[in-house]
Amino acid sequence: MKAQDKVDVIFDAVVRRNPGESEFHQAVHEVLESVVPVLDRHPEYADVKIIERICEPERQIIFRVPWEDDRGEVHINRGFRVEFNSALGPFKGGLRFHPSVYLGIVKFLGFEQVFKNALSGMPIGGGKGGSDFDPKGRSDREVMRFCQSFMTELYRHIGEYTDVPAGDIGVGGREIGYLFGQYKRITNRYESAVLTGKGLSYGGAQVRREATGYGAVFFAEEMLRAVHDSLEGKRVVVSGSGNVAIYAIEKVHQLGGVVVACSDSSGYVHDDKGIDVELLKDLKEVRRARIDAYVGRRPHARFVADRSVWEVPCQVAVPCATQNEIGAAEAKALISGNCMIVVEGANMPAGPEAIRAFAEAGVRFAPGKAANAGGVAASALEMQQNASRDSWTFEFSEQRLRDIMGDIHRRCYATAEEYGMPGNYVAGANIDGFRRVAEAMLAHGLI
Ligand SMILES: NC(=O)C1=CN([C@@H]2O[C@H](COP(=O)(O)OP(=O)(O)OC[C@H]3O[C@@H](n4cnc5c(N)ncnc54)[C@H](O)[C@@H]3O)[C@@H](O)[C@H]2O)C=CC1
Ligand SMILES: O=C(O)CCC(=O)C(=O)O
Repeated sequence: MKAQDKVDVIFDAVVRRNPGESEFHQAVHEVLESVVPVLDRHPEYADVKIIERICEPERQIIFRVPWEDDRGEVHINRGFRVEFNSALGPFKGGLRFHPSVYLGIVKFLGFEQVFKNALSGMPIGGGKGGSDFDPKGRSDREVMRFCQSFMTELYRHIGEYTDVPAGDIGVGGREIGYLFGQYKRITNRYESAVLTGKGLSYGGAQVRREATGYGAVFFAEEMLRAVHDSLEGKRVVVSGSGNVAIYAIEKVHQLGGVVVACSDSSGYVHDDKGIDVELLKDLKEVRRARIDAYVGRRPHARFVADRSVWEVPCQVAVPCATQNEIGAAEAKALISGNCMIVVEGANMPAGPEAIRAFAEAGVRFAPGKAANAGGVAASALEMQQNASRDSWTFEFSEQRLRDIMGDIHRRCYATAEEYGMPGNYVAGANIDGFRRVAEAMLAHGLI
């Protein structure tokens, strides 16, 4: 059977075995499409069913999370941890708290994480978890009670050498603190590297908070450098206004670009003088406000409710909100606004039609598993510092991050060339990440 036919059969089986999990199907399809030429060169992968094994999580945990709100009402949420692949190291990946979370989302994120972590060059496997709990509008005490209940089940599945969660949508420094406190209390172990994204006062690492956003912008810089250009003077749009978006905006400004718009799930703000990132931090990190509050303090800016931020023309687009936020219509708007590069700060924000449209229009596109790998790479650096009971300076940590992103870019670029698809970062990232995992799985035998 030809490699393409084999891959088609495997994909059909994935869809049949995982019904209704459209995001997972989408993520698998993108990777399988890219690895067909690898199978042609490495028939040994097919002989021991590496792809079929890669598409099946090693372990999936689903659990009940009961908690009580401030009025004494009891709520029941569902918790998940999908331990996808540990060929390269302990399972590693964030936790997402958002009402949309279900098994298919956790599996898509876990699957992406496997290849991302491989690309990072760090000794970490891939996993992901979360809950359909919505922290929006909840008091700190409610969030704490939820986190404590969540960890009361999760603790038995995680550990420095087993599975190391971190943050994602809805899980930031506050939540990681509560989760860590409960893990320590239940296990009676001060196991620093059981979670990453910790506060600096108890084992967190410099630059982890900034790393995903900074890393995506370092990747953008490398993409522009490859075509003898730079971020200097570029008009940039960033979607979202959470952890990844805020630090992407900060780094774009430091490197001479201007971010003119950003968003949240209620709409977007357009500020032609450049988004005031300190104001954004105050609104989002401290006050947890909606984004329309921005225009109260910057009256020349405008807030546009319930519309896509991608209608604002830009040369560089950095989607940092959520999956499938760029479909065919948004891609068309970006292309007609003369966008040059799209760099995924979020996980899978661009759908397949958008990726195809960018390729046809010559818009360079970097997939999240390469461009947003700075976050998890910095998490691995946090684990390294925890293991050696050390802490590095901000400057040293940022330089490590920059080197890692440069290295990921180089490998994606070179792999795409090696396989005859120059400039195709999707192929470069999928092939390089896949090969690393496949080689380790081959070495470990049939497990
Ligand atoms: N935090 C991290 O280190 C990493 C995060 N990511 C990805 O980056 C993206 C953003 O994550 P964080 O910034 O950590 O989360 P966050 O919770 O700090 O921020 C999420 C942002 O996205 C917006 N958003 C969420 N759902 C939305 C929707 N349906 N429509 C419009 N806006 C929406 C929120 O309003 C918020 O501004 C996610 O795709 C996440 O998986 C990827 C790598 C690492
Ligand atoms: O830092 C980590 O372990 C996970 C980051 C993450 O969830 C991601 O890369 O999507």
